[in-house]
Amino acid sequence: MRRASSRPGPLRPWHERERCAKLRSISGDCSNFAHSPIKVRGKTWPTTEHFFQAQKFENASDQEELRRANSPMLAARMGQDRKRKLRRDWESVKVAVMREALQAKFSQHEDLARLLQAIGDAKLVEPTEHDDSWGDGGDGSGSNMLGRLLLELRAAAR
Ligand SMILES: Nc1nc(O)c(N)c(N[C@@H]2O[C@H](COP(=O)(O)O)[C@@H](O)[C@H]2O)n1
Repeated sequence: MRRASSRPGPLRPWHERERCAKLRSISGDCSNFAHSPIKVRGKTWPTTEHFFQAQKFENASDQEELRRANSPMLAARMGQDRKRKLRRDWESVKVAVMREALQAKFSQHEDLARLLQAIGDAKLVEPTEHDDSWGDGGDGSGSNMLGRLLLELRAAAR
Protein backbone atom coordinates (compact mmCIF):
# COMPACT_ATOMS: atom_id res chain seq x y z
CA MET A 1 0.00 0.00 0.00
CA ARG A 2 1.26 3.45 -0.84
CA ARG A 3 1.84 5.66 2.17
CA ALA A 4 1.02 9.32 2.06
CA SER A 5 4.18 11.35 1.64
CA SER A 6 5.07 13.74 4.48
CA ARG A 7 6.67 16.07 1.95
CA PRO A 8 4.70 19.16 0.98
CA GLY A 9 2.98 19.02 -2.37
CA PRO A 10 4.20 20.92 -5.41
CA LEU A 11 4.24 24.68 -5.03
CA ARG A 12 1.36 26.40 -6.71
CA PRO A 13 2.41 28.75 -9.49
CA TRP A 14 2.43 32.44 -8.68
CA HIS A 15 -0.65 33.38 -10.72
CA GLU A 16 -2.67 30.72 -8.95
CA ARG A 17 -1.58 31.92 -5.53
CA GLU A 18 -2.41 35.49 -6.58
CA ARG A 19 -5.91 34.41 -7.57
CA CYS A 20 -6.56 32.59 -4.30
CA ALA A 21 -5.14 35.08 -1.86
CA LYS A 22 -5.30 38.85 -1.70
CA LEU A 23 -1.91 39.24 -3.30
CA ARG A 24 -0.73 41.68 -5.94
CA SER A 25 2.60 41.37 -7.70
CA ILE A 26 4.84 44.42 -7.66
CA SER A 27 5.15 45.44 -11.26
CA GLY A 28 4.77 48.42 -13.56
CA ASP A 29 4.57 51.74 -11.75
CA CYS A 30 5.12 50.17 -8.33
CA SER A 31 8.38 48.52 -9.38
CA ASN A 32 11.74 50.13 -8.72
CA PHE A 33 12.37 50.10 -12.45
CA ALA A 34 9.43 52.43 -13.16
CA HIS A 35 10.47 55.68 -14.81
CA SER A 36 9.37 57.90 -11.94
CA PRO A 37 12.23 60.27 -11.16
CA ILE A 38 12.81 61.22 -7.53
CA LYS A 39 14.55 64.19 -5.98
CA VAL A 40 16.63 63.02 -3.05
CA ARG A 41 19.72 64.42 -1.35
CA GLY A 42 19.86 67.39 -3.70
CA LYS A 43 19.81 65.36 -6.91
CA THR A 44 17.32 63.93 -9.36
CA TRP A 45 17.46 60.17 -9.83
CA PRO A 46 15.81 58.61 -12.90
CA THR A 47 14.33 55.71 -10.89
CA THR A 48 14.31 54.45 -7.32
CA GLU A 49 16.57 51.64 -8.52
CA HIS A 50 19.22 54.18 -9.57
CA PHE A 51 19.09 55.85 -6.16
CA PHE A 52 19.10 52.59 -4.19
CA GLN A 53 21.95 51.00 -6.12
CA ALA A 54 24.07 54.17 -6.00
CA GLN A 55 23.82 54.39 -2.21
CA LYS A 56 25.72 51.10 -1.94
CA PHE A 57 28.95 52.87 -2.77
CA GLU A 58 31.29 54.86 -0.64
CA ASN A 59 32.65 57.18 -3.33
CA ALA A 60 30.63 60.10 -4.63
CA SER A 61 32.06 59.51 -8.11
CA ASP A 62 30.74 55.93 -8.13
CA GLN A 63 27.34 57.11 -6.93
CA GLU A 64 27.24 59.69 -9.70
CA GLU A 65 28.18 57.07 -12.29
CA LEU A 66 25.23 54.97 -11.12
CA ARG A 67 22.91 57.99 -11.19
CA ARG A 68 23.81 58.49 -14.83
CA ALA A 69 23.26 54.87 -15.85
CA ASN A 70 21.16 54.66 -19.01
CA SER A 71 18.57 52.33 -17.54
CA PRO A 72 17.47 50.91 -14.18
CA MET A 73 18.61 47.49 -15.36
CA LEU A 74 22.10 48.85 -15.97
CA ALA A 75 22.05 50.62 -12.59
CA ALA A 76 21.10 47.30 -10.95
CA ARG A 77 23.91 45.47 -12.74
CA MET A 78 26.43 48.15 -11.80
CA GLY A 79 25.21 48.10 -8.21
CA GLN A 80 25.49 44.36 -8.00
CA ASP A 81 28.98 43.96 -9.37
CA ARG A 82 31.76 44.44 -6.89
CA LYS A 83 34.18 46.53 -8.94
CA ARG A 84 33.30 49.60 -6.89
CA LYS A 85 33.88 50.00 -3.17
CA LEU A 86 30.83 48.95 -1.18
CA ARG A 87 30.13 51.01 1.93
CA ARG A 88 30.85 48.99 5.01
CA ASP A 89 27.51 49.54 6.71
CA TRP A 90 25.44 48.67 3.64
CA GLU A 91 23.73 45.62 5.12
CA SER A 92 22.57 47.62 8.13
CA VAL A 93 21.30 50.65 6.19
CA LYS A 94 19.87 49.17 3.01
CA VAL A 95 16.29 48.87 4.22
CA ALA A 96 16.33 52.50 5.39
CA VAL A 97 17.73 53.53 2.00
CA MET A 98 14.97 51.66 0.19
CA ARG A 99 12.39 53.26 2.50
CA GLU A 100 13.80 56.71 1.69
CA ALA A 101 13.62 55.97 -2.05
CA LEU A 102 10.03 54.74 -1.87
CA GLN A 103 8.91 57.60 0.36
CA ALA A 104 10.32 60.05 -2.17
CA LYS A 105 8.67 58.27 -5.09
CA PHE A 106 5.20 58.03 -3.59
CA SER A 107 5.23 61.52 -2.10
CA GLN A 108 6.56 63.18 -5.26
CA HIS A 109 4.15 61.45 -7.65
CA GLU A 110 0.55 61.96 -6.69
CA ASP A 111 -0.72 59.49 -9.29
CA LEU A 112 1.46 56.78 -7.79
CA ALA A 113 0.29 57.58 -4.28
CA ARG A 114 -3.28 57.10 -5.55
CA LEU A 115 -2.30 53.86 -7.25
CA LEU A 116 -0.89 52.49 -4.00
CA GLN A 117 -4.14 53.26 -2.19
CA ALA A 118 -6.18 51.79 -5.05
CA ILE A 119 -4.61 48.41 -4.40
CA GLY A 120 -6.90 48.33 -1.39
CA ASP A 121 -5.95 45.92 1.34
CA ALA A 122 -4.15 43.40 -0.86
CA LYS A 123 -0.65 42.36 0.11
CA LEU A 124 2.08 43.42 -2.32
CA VAL A 125 4.73 40.89 -3.23
CA GLU A 126 7.63 40.86 -5.66
CA PRO A 127 7.38 37.34 -7.08
CA THR A 128 10.90 36.27 -8.00
CA GLU A 129 12.97 33.22 -7.38
CA HIS A 130 16.03 35.42 -7.83
CA ASP A 131 15.49 37.38 -4.64
CA ASP A 132 14.45 36.00 -1.27
CA SER A 133 15.19 39.21 0.57
CA TRP A 134 13.37 41.99 -1.32
CA GLY A 135 11.17 39.46 -3.09
CA ASP A 136 9.24 36.33 -2.15
CA GLY A 137 11.90 33.86 -3.29
CA GLY A 138 9.49 32.57 -5.93
CA ASP A 139 7.52 30.35 -3.55
CA GLY A 140 6.51 32.72 -0.77
CA SER A 141 9.43 31.80 1.48
CA GLY A 142 11.30 35.10 0.96
CA SER A 143 11.23 38.11 3.28
CA ASN A 144 9.35 40.30 0.81
CA MET A 145 10.99 43.46 2.14
CA LEU A 146 10.02 45.56 -0.88
CA GLY A 147 6.37 44.59 -0.50
CA ARG A 148 6.49 45.23 3.22
CA LEU A 149 7.91 48.72 2.76
CA LEU A 150 5.23 49.55 0.18
CA LEU A 151 2.53 48.36 2.56
CA GLU A 152 4.08 50.43 5.33
CA LEU A 153 3.86 53.51 3.08
CA ARG A 154 0.29 52.70 2.09
CA ALA A 155 -0.73 52.42 5.74
CA ALA A 156 1.06 55.64 6.70
CA ALA A 157 -0.72 57.58 3.96
CA ARG A 158 -4.20 56.48 5.05
N1 LIG B 1 13.83 39.89 -10.32
C1 LIG B 1 14.75 40.28 -9.41
N2 LIG B 1 15.99 39.79 -9.54
C2 LIG B 1 16.93 40.17 -8.64
O1 LIG B 1 18.16 39.66 -8.72
C3 LIG B 1 16.61 41.09 -7.61
N3 LIG B 1 17.56 41.49 -6.70
C4 LIG B 1 15.29 41.57 -7.56
N4 LIG B 1 14.88 42.47 -6.62
C5 LIG B 1 15.06 43.86 -6.78
O2 LIG B 1 16.43 44.15 -6.83
C6 LIG B 1 16.68 45.40 -6.22
C7 LIG B 1 17.66 45.28 -5.09
O3 LIG B 1 18.58 44.31 -5.39
P1 LIG B 1 19.95 44.04 -4.59
O4 LIG B 1 19.76 44.46 -3.17
O5 LIG B 1 20.97 44.82 -5.30
O6 LIG B 1 20.13 42.56 -4.76
C8 LIG B 1 15.36 45.92 -5.73
O7 LIG B 1 14.82 46.78 -6.70
C9 LIG B 1 14.53 44.67 -5.63
O8 LIG B 1 13.16 44.98 -5.81
N5 LIG B 1 14.37 41.13 -8.46
